[in-house]
Amino acid sequence: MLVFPNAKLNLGLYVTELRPDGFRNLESVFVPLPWTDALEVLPAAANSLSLSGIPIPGDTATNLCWRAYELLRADFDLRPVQMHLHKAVPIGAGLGGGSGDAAFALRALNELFSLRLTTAQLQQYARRLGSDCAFFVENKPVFAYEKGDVFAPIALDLTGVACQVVYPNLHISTAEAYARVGTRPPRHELRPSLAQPMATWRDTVTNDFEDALTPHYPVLGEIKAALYAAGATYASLSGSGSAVYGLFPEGELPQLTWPPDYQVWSGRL
Ligand SMILES: C[C@@](CO)(OP(=O)(O)O)[C@H](O)COP(=O)(O)OP(=O)(O)OC[C@H]1O[C@@H](n2ccc(N)nc2=O)[C@H](O)[C@@H]1O
Ligand SMILES: Nc1ncnc2c1ncn2[C@@H]1O[C@H](COP(=O)(O)OP(=O)(O)O)[C@@H](O)[C@H]1O
Repeated sequence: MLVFPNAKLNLGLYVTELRPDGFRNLESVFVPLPWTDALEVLPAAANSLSLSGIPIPGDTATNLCWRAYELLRADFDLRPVQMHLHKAVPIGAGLGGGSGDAAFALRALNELFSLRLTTAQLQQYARRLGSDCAFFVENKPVFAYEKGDVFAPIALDLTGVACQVVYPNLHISTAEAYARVGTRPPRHELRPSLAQPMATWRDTVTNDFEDALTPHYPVLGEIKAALYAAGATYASLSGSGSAVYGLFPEGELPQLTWPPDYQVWSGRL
């Protein structure tokens, strides 16, 4: 079975309070971003995971695709599998690439072995692999809260909106980003803000990680400014960075030139 795990963007992100378990409560809207990896999962005589594309830190045991298999194998009598992951989504980018791989691995194994897990059960497994992993089970725009793993529906349709995502070859680990950000009440109410025309989002839809990280990594602010100068209606850091995206709902994609070591995705949502 061949699947194409996609990435996500955060529209607004507020880190609101420290939880007793050491994690933070947050409020954000997640939307799928069609920048994808490719993952093949096949029944096999022996277990294996092979990799191509962007190098992933860690070994097989720590790879989130493999951890998804191990998680299900603890509860089900699964046959061995051979997996191949071609990695294209930048790592440490705030695009949730690893979480997408994990959730798509769970979904593929559920189908391949006819496990008949429900959406809620798959989300429960996904939560054990990462806070934003459960989003990729349904993979549709949602308002996310608590650890970013509890969802409420949101009426938001960005289908067809032109988007450019710029990864400045800068790995910011999620743990580092959370260590740098404080907690505070949301600066704006996210859902009503996103219900207003996109032109207003610049002032009302903000990402707490952007405020915390830009002083340490000025390039984040430079990319955002370049996207606005090129005509973006809205631009922001995604998640805990370092990818910065611009939305161009009316027009064509910008003709911007970025340094050769950057990774850039341009397309329609
Ligand atoms: C920041 C967000 C926003 O969408 O995305 P990314 O920027 O990573 O894509 C997510 O909260 C990232 O979720 P995820 O990448 O799954 O994080 P996890 O593996 O669960 O946690 C990594 C570390 O981040 C911190 N963490 C994560 C989530 C959360 N709600 N509070 C936290 O404090 C913890 O220190 C934890 O040890
Ligand atoms: N399949 C995978 N793809 C990417 N990263 C993975 C994978 N499996 C494990 N990881 C680990 O997860 C970390 C975070 O990955 P990723 O989700 O891409 O970043 P972000 O949290 O910025 O969205 C990486 O540094 C890597 O060590």
